[in-house]
Amino acid sequence: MTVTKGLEGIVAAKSSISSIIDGVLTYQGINIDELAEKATFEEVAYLLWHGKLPTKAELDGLTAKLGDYASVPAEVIDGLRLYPKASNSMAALRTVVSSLALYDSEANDMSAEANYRKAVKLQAQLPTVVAAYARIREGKEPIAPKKGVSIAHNFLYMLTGEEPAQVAIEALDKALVLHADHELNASTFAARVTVATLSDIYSGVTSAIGALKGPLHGGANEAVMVMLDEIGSVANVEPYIQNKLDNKEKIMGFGHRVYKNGDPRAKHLMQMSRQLGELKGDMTLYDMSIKIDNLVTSQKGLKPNVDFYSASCYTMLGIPRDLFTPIFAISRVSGWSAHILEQYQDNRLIRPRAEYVGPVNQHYVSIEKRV
Ligand SMILES: CC(=O)SCCNC(=O)CCNC(=O)[C@H](O)C(C)(C)COP(=O)(O)OP(=O)(O)OC[C@H]1O[C@@H](n2cnc3c(N)ncnc32)[C@H](O)[C@@H]1OP(=O)(O)O
Ligand SMILES: O=C([O-])CC(=O)C(=O)O
Repeated sequence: MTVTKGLEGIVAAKSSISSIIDGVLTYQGINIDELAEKATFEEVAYLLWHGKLPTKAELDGLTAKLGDYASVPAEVIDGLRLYPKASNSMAALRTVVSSLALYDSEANDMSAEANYRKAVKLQAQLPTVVAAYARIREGKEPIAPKKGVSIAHNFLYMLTGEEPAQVAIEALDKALVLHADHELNASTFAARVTVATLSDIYSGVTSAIGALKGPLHGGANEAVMVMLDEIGSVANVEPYIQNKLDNKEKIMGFGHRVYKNGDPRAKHLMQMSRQLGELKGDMTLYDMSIKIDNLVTSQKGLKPNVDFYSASCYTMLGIPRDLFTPIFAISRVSGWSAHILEQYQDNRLIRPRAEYVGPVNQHYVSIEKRV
């Protein structure tokens, strides 16, 4: 048996949703650079689910459905009120997504139509539950979603209760486009493993949220902000990072299993971080980030991944740092659900093997003889 630790380099599925070829990321063959500049997140979600960009009528239809499905059952919101206020926001999201299945009469209907509807429902409901939980834990009432506005707009509105600035809507929308899908990343793989047993889409997305939470995956964006807060000033970047490198500690937001010459999404977020800093008239976070980037790149040869500059962007948009990974989930649920639908279409149980390295030829010892 040959063991490939971490399944590095193993091709475990055929997929026509997104590709990483020679460091270039595409969704359905369209370069992410083009989508980041031109597409809205709703267009991207449609693209991932249907394999083509929507016509105006199709996009209007999807936007209407997202609006119709965005409300969350009152029982689910009441459940959020019972969670301890200090709960980890990804743990809360994982729990609430699992509970949404209990209130969906077609949760276990495995027809293609019902599964697609559930994908759209989950996409519509995740922003509502993230915003509702963020408000409830601050002792505020959740705000009902609006109809006819984008997910980025609705999320910022439900979070703050105020009409968001156009620049904030556009920045968040672009971040959602950039995070929507990424081939067979850990959370998508977790989703596919779960539904390959012919379990339901809610189970798949719950598994995916659990995988995304970890700091080696989506949880890194929050960890980057913890680091920026600890560093505190541009002057402190060099001693802080040098100390971490000397102690062989990982710098969050750097490195990638697949990209060795840089993550193509990072430059868009770097640019966004600079623009948001200029608008705010405070370049501290951007300047700190650039200095960290230069140091880590020159000393370790490691480039920033999608999680590095998103941290400063979200902070400059006024978003609390423990909502960064839930925002990743709000975007990635489009990709997770697209992969789940793809898995159902040509399913085979995912069940690899393990090389056994434990003891052999052992015997049962009765409890009184054990030491
Ligand atoms: C959306 C996403 O999920 S993107 C990834 C988000 N995660 C992070 O940013 C966390 C920090 N980064 C990492 O932990 C890793 O780079 C990962 C998990 C992303 C990729 O891991 P792997 O493909 O397993 O790479 P691996 O850990 O083997 O790294 C190779 C070498 O670079 C080092 N390295 C990798 N990333 C970092 C880092 N961020 N800081 C310092 N050193 C690093 C490793 O220690 C290892 O060194 P060694 O060969 O001396 O042992
Ligand atoms: O693909 C990966 O390994 C992790 C990642 O960058 C993502 O999920 O966007």
